Amino acid sequence: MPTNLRALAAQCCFQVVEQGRSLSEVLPEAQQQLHDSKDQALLQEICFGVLRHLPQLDHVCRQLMAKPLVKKLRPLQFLLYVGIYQLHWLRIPDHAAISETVEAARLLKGKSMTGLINGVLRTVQRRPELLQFDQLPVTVQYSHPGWLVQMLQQDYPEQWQHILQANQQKAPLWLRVNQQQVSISAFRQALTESGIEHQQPLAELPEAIVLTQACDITLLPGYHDGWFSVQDGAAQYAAALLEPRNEQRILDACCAPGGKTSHILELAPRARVLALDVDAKRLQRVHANLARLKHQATVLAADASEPASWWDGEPFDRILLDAPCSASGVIRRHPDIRWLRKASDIAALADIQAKMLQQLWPLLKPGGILLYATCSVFRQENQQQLTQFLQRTPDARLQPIHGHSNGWQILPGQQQLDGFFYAKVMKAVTAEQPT
Ligand SMILES: C[S@@+](CC[C@H](N)C(=O)[O-])C[C@H]1O[C@@H](n2cnc3c(N)ncnc32)[C@H](O)[C@@H]1O
Repeated sequence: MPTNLRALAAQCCFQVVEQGRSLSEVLPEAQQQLHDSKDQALLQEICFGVLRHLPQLDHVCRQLMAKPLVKKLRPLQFLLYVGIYQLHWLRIPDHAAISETVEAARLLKGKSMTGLINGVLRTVQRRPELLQFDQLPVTVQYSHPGWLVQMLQQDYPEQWQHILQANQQKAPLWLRVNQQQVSISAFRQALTESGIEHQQPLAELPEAIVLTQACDITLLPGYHDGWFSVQDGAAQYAAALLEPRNEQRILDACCAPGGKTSHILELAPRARVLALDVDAKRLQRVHANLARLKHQATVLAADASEPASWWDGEPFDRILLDAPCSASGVIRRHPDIRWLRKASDIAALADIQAKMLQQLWPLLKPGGILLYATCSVFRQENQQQLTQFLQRTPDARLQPIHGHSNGWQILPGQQQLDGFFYAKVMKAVTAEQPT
């Protein structure tokens, strides 16, 4: 890959949209080629922006080009999006945005295309009316694929536009204080002394802190001493809802990268936690996080839906099933998700989730709690999944959460949170006999 920032951005977006690679995989690879942290941040900003506004950027190009560039030249099509995004959404001086983008075209073997790219960008600069999207189809207005818009319209007839708008916003940076290492007041004081503006927005999540501005978290006070983790506020509800206690046997069935595992151990440091994930590579991050935060857990690479291959027969007091899901609640944080997922993925994921619920339920002690969580907003993965589970599981007793009696759906943007779903289910001490 070339080391021109715009060329890297075009390559990253091309790889996501046309090769189906995840941005969290391609972006760090590209960032490694840039040495300045400001350039790395700008690369991220441009990639996020292009993926967030893709149909709008494409609409602008269609007005100015007879047809999209042919297959061989597709990275250059993405370079055009990069150029237009900078002109309209970033505070980079126009002349620098245009000349850098044209230079990037040369590096992407598009020397013959530099005239076209220069022409398109100069026209966009002169004619801001090309970037009016209000009267266009909803897929362009809100920059989401049609299937996703339809699914949201079906699930949220009143709120779908609000959800789409929230997905277009930048997500705030949430931290969680590790109270095993530092008190909340001492950490806040250290932030204040370092000039880091922050708030503590939710009374029911005292260890949750939102920074006013994003920053390099490794430079914040206490990072290397394990004083805090980065975790959205919505995900921070999981550990408290699970009600972990010291000495309990707790299964975190899909644990990587370990955000909720470590939170459980912050609330109950002597709990006996088994942290499972099928992805051995992702488990490396669990080990690293546990070590930095100074927590102890048993970490195992295993398939949660096949307990016969790993369970020792001792039941669990608590099970957290933070299931693999569409991640449709965290699109504002991962703008590539909307282009990587397909409509057919949702039913396939719902089948996997149902199998996991089915297989893990027998491992829970009577009187124990299973917390089902997803970062999805789709009912098929959430309320419908729960309803079906309750129908086929006579000893499952759904517990209300903050007054929500059918699971708790948090929508993206609500109280600055990611979209998340929680269902808390207790196992009856004696199963009711069928009548
Ligand atoms: C939503 S993420 C978990 C996030 C994690 N709980 C946290 O808070 O950091 C879902 C995880 O499920 C894992 N996974 C997917 N299928 C699995 C399976 N069959 N058994 C165990 N883990 C699985 C994925 O590798 C992924 O790490």
